[in-house]
Amino acid sequence: MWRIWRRVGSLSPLFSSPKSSILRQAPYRLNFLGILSTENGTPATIGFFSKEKTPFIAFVLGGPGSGKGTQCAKIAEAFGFTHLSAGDLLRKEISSNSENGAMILATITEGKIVPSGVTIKLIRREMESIENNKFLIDGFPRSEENRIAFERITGVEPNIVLFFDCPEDEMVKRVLGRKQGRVDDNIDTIKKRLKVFAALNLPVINHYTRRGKVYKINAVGTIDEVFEKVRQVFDDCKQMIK
Ligand SMILES: Nc1ncnc2c1ncn2[C@@H]1O[C@H](COP(=O)(O)OP(=O)(O)OP(=O)(O)O)[C@@H](O)[C@H]1O
Ligand SMILES: Nc1ccn([C@@H]2O[C@H](COP(=O)(O)O)[C@@H](O)[C@H]2O)c(=O)n1
Ligand SMILES: [Mg+2]
Repeated sequence: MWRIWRRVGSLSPLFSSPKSSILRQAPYRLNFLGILSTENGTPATIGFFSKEKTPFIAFVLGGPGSGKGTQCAKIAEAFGFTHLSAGDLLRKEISSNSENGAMILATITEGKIVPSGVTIKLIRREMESIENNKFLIDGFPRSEENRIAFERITGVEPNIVLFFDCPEDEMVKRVLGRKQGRVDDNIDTIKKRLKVFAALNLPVINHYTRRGKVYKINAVGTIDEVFEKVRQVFDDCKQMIK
């Protein structure tokens, strides 16, 4: 019922204002520190972005092995985006022996979702430390809980959402062929991740489809063939990317 995907080559004029990314202004809101700011007062920030510096955000979603990371690297190079992979940030946290490292490792090994507060803290730290106003957030949000927490904490929605649509058998083949030593690249965890994708991640994609933000890209084809479809999305969105 919700499959009214926005397709490459059929961009609508509705989809034109970067300001549409800012959540409808309530008379007041809490920022991430829990500080109340009012529209008529002098709110310095909306969430953790200042009004002037609200970045362009693309969420990049798709099942395990659909090619999110591969395509993000190419988008970053071609269009000057900063690529933040939630999975990479969590893996970095494991290797840095942080207090949450053991919990994150166990969660990833089980193919489950790390609590939103932990992941958002890592994303936020990166966004605040990088001087760019164009971000690809790869593999986030993975659940409605992730999405709602991000929007509540930052006060913004993504400008666009890329969804790499890939058949399960192709995703399994790609993950098993990846050979990067990831603890979750084994058939047992992949099966669990596919279930989690269907149960928790698809509702997020459906939500943003209803919001008119999803670009569904057929992820089957060579890396370059898929990138040509991605390129078309970003070329068409040039006006709204500052
Ligand atoms: N279009 C493609 N055709 C064939 N192989 C691909 C394609 N895109 C990516 N791959 C390969 O598939 C594997 C998975 O790709 P990638 O890591 O980009 O997926 P991902 O969506 O980020 O997965 P994950 O969610 O597990 O991090 C990699 O080995 C990559 O080189
Ligand atoms: N928002 C997220 C993103 C990832 N995870 C965990 O990391 C695993 C690997 O993520 P990739 O994006 O690199 O595939 C994923 O299966 C989750 O266990 C998460 O919890 N929350
Ligand atoms: Mg990845």
